[in-house]
Amino acid sequence: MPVKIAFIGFGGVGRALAEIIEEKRFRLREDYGLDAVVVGVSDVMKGAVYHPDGLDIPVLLKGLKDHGTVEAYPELAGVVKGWDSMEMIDHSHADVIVEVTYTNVETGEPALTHCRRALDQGKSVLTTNKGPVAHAYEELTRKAEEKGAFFGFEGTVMSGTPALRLPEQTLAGNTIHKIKGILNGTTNYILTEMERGLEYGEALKQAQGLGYAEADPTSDVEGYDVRYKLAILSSHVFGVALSPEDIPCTGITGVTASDIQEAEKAGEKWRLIGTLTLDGDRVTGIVKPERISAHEPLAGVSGALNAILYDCDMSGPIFMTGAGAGLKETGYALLIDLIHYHKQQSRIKV
Ligand SMILES: NC(=O)C1=CN([C@@H]2O[C@H](COP(=O)(O)OP(=O)(O)OC[C@H]3O[C@@H](n4cnc5c(N)ncnc54)[C@H](OP(=O)(O)O)[C@@H]3O)[C@@H](O)[C@H]2O)C=CC1
Ligand SMILES: N[C@@H](CC=O)C(=O)O
Repeated sequence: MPVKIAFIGFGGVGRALAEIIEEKRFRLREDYGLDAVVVGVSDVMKGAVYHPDGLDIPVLLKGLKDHGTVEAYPELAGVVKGWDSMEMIDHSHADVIVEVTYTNVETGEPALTHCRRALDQGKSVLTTNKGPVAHAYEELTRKAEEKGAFFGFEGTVMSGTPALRLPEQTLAGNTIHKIKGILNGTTNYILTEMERGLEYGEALKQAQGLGYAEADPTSDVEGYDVRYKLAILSSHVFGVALSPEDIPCTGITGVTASDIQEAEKAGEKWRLIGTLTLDGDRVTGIVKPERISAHEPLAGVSGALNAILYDCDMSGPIFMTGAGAGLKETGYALLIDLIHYHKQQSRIKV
């Protein structure tokens, strides 16, 4: 049975997943027996289109590229256009809703409502949107379980680098007391470009052009994005809900070119670091720029790369580095979730 997918939001990450599904169609069938079909897209400015039997991805993407709207899709029998996000969730026969609207760092909306609505109907949800996961981890994971649905959010922390499945699956059995990392691609890109002499404003513009930054980059440069990621890690790894507002947070806007040059002269680097510490059943977190020795592993992490260190009681410190942002990389994170969704469904059906 094909897995029917509908996108809510069709910006860079949504389109990247659609391209990956098209590119990997044969491998997904051969290796996992997964036949992924995109049945719908609903986006504010790019319009909406739905067909219960599936949309042709190259035709969909070409129409969007040439005309700026997915509603350029041919008027075939059965095609419906113009549904808003709620109509797509309610009326489409999608098995999986891919929620890839912008991250709202204050309320998590409208993504939180999209996730609730889909899960309430027993539809599975895959998202890279940090808002709903940081605000309502417990509620949404419980709802998914009650409804027999799947809730996947690997891409919310470190994009396509499996920062959430690593502690959950590969490091199973360890007790992790501390997590520390560089968890924002945009700010790490800015800081390393500034080391090379680029001005802050130009480096930010480049990060935006490369698809790393949030729709409102204040979230990146003021550290709010990292605060969200720490809240997700606290729930997922420690099982302790930590409100983003309870994490003291300083971004990189106060780090000047001369601060960076001074650090360089002393053999040091500035990095925006997020830290979580578990003490008994209490978790504390902090986000702040730190001046660290150039010999520390985190100092060697450049550009949009991120890194995370899990302090484990049995395996010792485990350090992982990889993409922290990027359209293809984040689309890939959704693919990881899609494959896991499919494996779970296949087990249920057996
Ligand atoms: N880019 C990256 O490297 C990473 C991104 N993420 C997260 O993934 C998500 C998507 O990122 P990205 O694709 O880069 O962001 P974009 O800003 O490119 O895309 C978001 C899309 O959502 C659409 N949208 C906004 N509100 C609604 C709504 N109510 N209903 C339907 N569509 C809506 C926007 O529409 P329009 O523009 O047409 O108004 C836009 O097309 C974000 O939450 C981001 O935080 C996570 C990890 C990495
Ligand atoms: N804007 C974010 C995207 C990924 O979460 C970043 O730069 O890390």
